[in-house]
Amino acid sequence: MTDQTTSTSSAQTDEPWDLVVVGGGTAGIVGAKTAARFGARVLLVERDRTGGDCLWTGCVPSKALLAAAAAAAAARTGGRFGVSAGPADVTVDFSQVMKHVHAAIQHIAPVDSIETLEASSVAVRTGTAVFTGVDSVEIEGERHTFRQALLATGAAPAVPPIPGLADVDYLTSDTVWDLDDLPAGLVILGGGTIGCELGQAFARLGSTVSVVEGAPRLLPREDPLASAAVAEALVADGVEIHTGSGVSSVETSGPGEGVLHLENGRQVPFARLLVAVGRAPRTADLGLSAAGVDIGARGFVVVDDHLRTTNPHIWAAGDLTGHPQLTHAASSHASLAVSNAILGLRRAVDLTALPRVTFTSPEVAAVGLASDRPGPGLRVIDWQDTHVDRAVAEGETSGFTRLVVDKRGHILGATIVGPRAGETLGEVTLAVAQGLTTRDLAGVTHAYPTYNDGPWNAVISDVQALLRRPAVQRAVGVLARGRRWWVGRK
Ligand SMILES: Cc1cc2nc3c(=O)[nH]c(=O)nc-3n(C[C@H](O)[C@H](O)[C@H](O)COP(=O)(O)OP(=O)(O)OC[C@H]3O[C@@H](n4cnc5c(N)ncnc54)[C@H](O)[C@@H]3O)c2cc1C
Ligand SMILES: NC(=O)c1ccc[n+]([C@@H]2O[C@H](COP(=O)([O-])OP(=O)(O)OC[C@H]3O[C@@H](n4cnc5c(N)ncnc54)[C@H](O)[C@@H]3O)[C@@H](O)[C@H]2O)c1
Repeated sequence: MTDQTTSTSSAQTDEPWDLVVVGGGTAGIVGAKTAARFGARVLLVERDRTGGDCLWTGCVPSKALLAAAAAAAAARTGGRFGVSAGPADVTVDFSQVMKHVHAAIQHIAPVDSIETLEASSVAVRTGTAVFTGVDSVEIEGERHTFRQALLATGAAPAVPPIPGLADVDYLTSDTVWDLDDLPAGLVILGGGTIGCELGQAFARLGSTVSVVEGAPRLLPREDPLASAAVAEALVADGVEIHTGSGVSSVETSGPGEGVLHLENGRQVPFARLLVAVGRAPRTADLGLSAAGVDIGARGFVVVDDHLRTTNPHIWAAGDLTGHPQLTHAASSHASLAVSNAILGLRRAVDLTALPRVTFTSPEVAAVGLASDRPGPGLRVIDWQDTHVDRAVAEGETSGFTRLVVDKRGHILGATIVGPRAGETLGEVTLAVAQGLTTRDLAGVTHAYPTYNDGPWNAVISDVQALLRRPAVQRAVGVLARGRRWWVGRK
């Protein structure tokens, strides 16, 4: 618990709230503020700190750590530009790094604070909410009734049932931000987004890092070319990668230390272990059965396309629903759920153009249809960063753009790998969302030289391929000959 105080403003326990929001992370805050803007009487309950995982233990600290790590990497590799800070000259003061991380959190925290929520006409209670019926909730002994509720309790690091793991003082994405000293050796269990981002960050800051991923490759949900680019970058940063083998047991040998025994017989010793194998929904002890809210086979709260749970008065958004566990999904889904709840709209979740970015170097950004598995009748257009002038100028040419398009050139999906791929993805996300074609994007002049040249050149190459079709060539020939005759007729 923090020193955030419990608000008593506009609290009434006798009159039902229009909306009770359980959880004060991204989904809860956006849901509560949106409902208040619609004129609803809203109560938000948060048991810990408003701001949730994104602010305190997720997006913000991880990107701040990656920024420090990128500075270290740039200092070490400046030699290729003739800028000499030799690898041995680069020192990292981990306490300063963590100061930067916590300063970034503190800078953003006021936006998500209780004070800001109250200023937006949301009443706030600090405490744990437990449903006691289909329209009632208890908060630290205080009973409240509601007309509708939004569940937004998020997810927490999952811990796999590996023999011996419970005996280890392992780290998770909840606790890693409390480290005072840089771990000399760090093994990360899980080579997904957290494993790759934090693995690269700690390696660049000076830890000896190994990543152990059960699937055959890192970032198994991404295009295999993207996985390969990230694996190559991690190896270049000194990370040891073990893929394709689960862990059969964990042996502890000292405080935080031990050995992972892999199913393939290998042993991976660790000074500290970080468990990053996914995030499990926080649904325990919420009283969901009293509320008539069902949980699905994978533990997520069951919602329909409109984000309504099995209790027609209770809605859910964010990490606990089984939708992609991303801040921008949590916020847009919370807004959607609340406009359905408060205004009676019938807006439905659409994941077609939901973007995702892994903030490694190179970044991996993707949206829409998988670029490695285009369906029948679809084409893949590739463009390498070796032909993107900005990438060449910056010596960062390992990246690429892959677009998935249909017969008529509609852009249906993309994977972009490289510096600032997350930013570059914005335009392609718009194209997927709005049903734009390669011709639409090719016809827009892009500033030179930017990393947007990757997707731009990709769509131009597609349009040029269309122009090379015999029928189009014939038509162009007719036009050119007609024009020659017209210009030279005198
Ligand atoms: C290391 C890391 C990096 C990440 N980086 C990114 C990124 O770069 N980009 C991105 O889009 N996503 C990122 N994510 C994911 C992102 O953090 C989550 O998708 C997002 O925080 C989900 O928001 P939420 O509101 O669903 O849940 P949360 O933010 O988890 O909020 C839930 C809140 O509910 C509270 N709560 C739980 N139970 C109760 C109860 N019974 N009563 C009252 N309160 C309760 C909790 O204390 C918590 O504050 C990252 C996650 C991690 C772990
Ligand atoms: N940049 C971002 O947007 C960002 C960054 C970090 C986290 N997140 C969110 O947080 C979620 C959780 O991150 P995460 O990295 O924990 O989950 P993840 O699902 O991205 O990756 C977990 C990885 O662990 C592997 N794994 C599972 N069990 C294992 C085992 N027993 N042994 C070895 N490997 C095992 C999986 O194959 C998977 O590759 C992400 O899915 C994402 O939604 C987003």
